Amino acid sequence: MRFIQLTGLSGAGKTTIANAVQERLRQQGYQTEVIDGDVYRQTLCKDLGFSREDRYENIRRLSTVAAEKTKAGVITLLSVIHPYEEMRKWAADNYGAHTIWIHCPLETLLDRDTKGLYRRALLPDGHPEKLHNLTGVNDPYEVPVSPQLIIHTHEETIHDAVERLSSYILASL
Ligand SMILES: Nc1ncnc2c1ncn2[C@@H]1O[C@H](COP(=O)(O)OS(=O)(=O)O)[C@@H](OP(=O)(O)O)[C@H]1O
Ligand SMILES: Nc1ncnc2c1ncn2[C@@H]1O[C@H](COP(=O)(O)OP(=O)(O)O)[C@@H](O)[C@H]1O
Repeated sequence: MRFIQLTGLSGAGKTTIANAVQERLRQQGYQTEVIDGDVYRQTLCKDLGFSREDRYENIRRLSTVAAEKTKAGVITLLSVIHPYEEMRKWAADNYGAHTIWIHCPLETLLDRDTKGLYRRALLPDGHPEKLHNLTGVNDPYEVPVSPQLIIHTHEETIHDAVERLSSYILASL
């Protein structure tokens, strides 16, 4: 098993954890790569927005890339919001992806708000900066039904989360 799909709300900690796990596994000699939704939305998925259809297409494309890397023997961490159970199941069924839920309550995310997206989503209707489809606020996030691992980033340190996910991956190779 080398295809790991991290799912969780913006700011939950997907990128932070994925990059640190990548670093950790590389140090141990494993070829590891991160496919980050936020990064690929500047290139391969530049044409896509945040409607349900576009999010589906985003996941389809990125999962295809992840599956290719996995086939080549690379441990691949797909780091995306991935809000729909149907698509998570699709990647699991078609590519053997394992699902890791990076969970953080909205309350903590509103405090973190590193990109200012939550502030914008909570603005009154009609405000020019209002964000209308932020996952978890005014767009759906379906809770994963049976993830292989759940990481609670409001309770667990980054170090502990990275240890736990790295160990999980190494144990399942
Ligand atoms: N409306 C809305 N909803 C959610 N996210 C938004 C939105 N607008 C911009 N962003 C930024 O886009 C990043 C999420 O892209 P993903 O490819 O991971 O999304 S998805 O899996 O297709 O739902 C996400 O990155 P992360 O913060 O790293 O999760 C945001 O920075
Ligand atoms: N236990 C934790 N795990 C991951 N990130 C954490 C944790 N505690 C605090 N953070 C902080 O939360 C933010 C998460 O941002 P990021 O990794 O970009 O999230 P995402 O990729 O899910 O949008 C970072 O600023 C990170 O330092």
